[in-house]
Amino acid sequence: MTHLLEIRNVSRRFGGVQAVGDVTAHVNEGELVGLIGPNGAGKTTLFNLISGFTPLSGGTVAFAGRTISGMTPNQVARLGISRTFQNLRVFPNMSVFDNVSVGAVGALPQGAFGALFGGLHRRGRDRSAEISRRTWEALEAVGLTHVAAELAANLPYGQRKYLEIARALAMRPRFLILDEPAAGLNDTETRDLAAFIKRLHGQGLTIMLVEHDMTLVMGICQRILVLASGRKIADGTPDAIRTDAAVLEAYLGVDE
Ligand SMILES: Nc1ncnc2c1ncn2[C@@H]1O[C@H](COP(=O)(O)OP(=O)(O)OP(=O)(O)O)[C@@H](O)[C@H]1O
Repeated sequence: MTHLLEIRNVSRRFGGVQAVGDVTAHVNEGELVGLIGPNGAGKTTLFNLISGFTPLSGGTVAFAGRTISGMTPNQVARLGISRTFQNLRVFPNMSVFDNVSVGAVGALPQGAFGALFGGLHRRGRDRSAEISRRTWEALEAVGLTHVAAELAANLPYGQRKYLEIARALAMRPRFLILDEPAAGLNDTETRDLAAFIKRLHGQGLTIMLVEHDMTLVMGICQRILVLASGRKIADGTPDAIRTDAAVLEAYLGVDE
């Protein structure tokens, strides 16, 4: 069986630091997979390697049977991999709607220039309508239609996190990567977010997330990959990971 995402012997070195070393892993279509590990374990670097933001030092990444290592982030995104970032990348002086439409624009074949200046032509109008449709659809999915016209800067932090997810959803991805979606959220917001991610997954989206909130990870993920010092040390169900000796050792003394 071909896995939706296939990571083979992937490595990334930054000077003397082996951020990711010889990691082999996969994600099946329709799975909800967690990626955990102590601080500096290489989780964000692995996400960057998958999504094209960081070039590999070794190994290959394939998506839907196609090698994607070496592609730019835009090329990877157009194939259906969409992501959010650990540090929010929201444009504060743009409206919520415009922030989200950036995702829709990025996913459509023609560049942003055509979207902005192609309005005089039918193709440009069709494209603008499609961008608008996808943007509203994503805002609806995260429950932010009522603040579409607000400046992103005016949203509370929790809503800005959903805004970033909406931008990723506006690309209509096949595979969604979430980097620490619960960071900075309180307990109630984290519970709501967990329910939201479960709902997205229930609608058929394949999801991989990095998260330090173990209740969230253990509560919603079907399978968990564990990194420590750039190496994969475990891959299993939440129950198996909870009692895995190597995982317990990696976390020993780490204040989570
Ligand atoms: N651009 C970079 N330049 C140099 N070193 C880097 C770079 N990116 C990551 N590293 C190093 O690679 C290692 C892995 O970092 P990474 O951010 O991937 O870990 P992480 O598991 O996501 O950590 P955290 O949970 O703290 O976010 C760390 O030692 C980090 O300092």
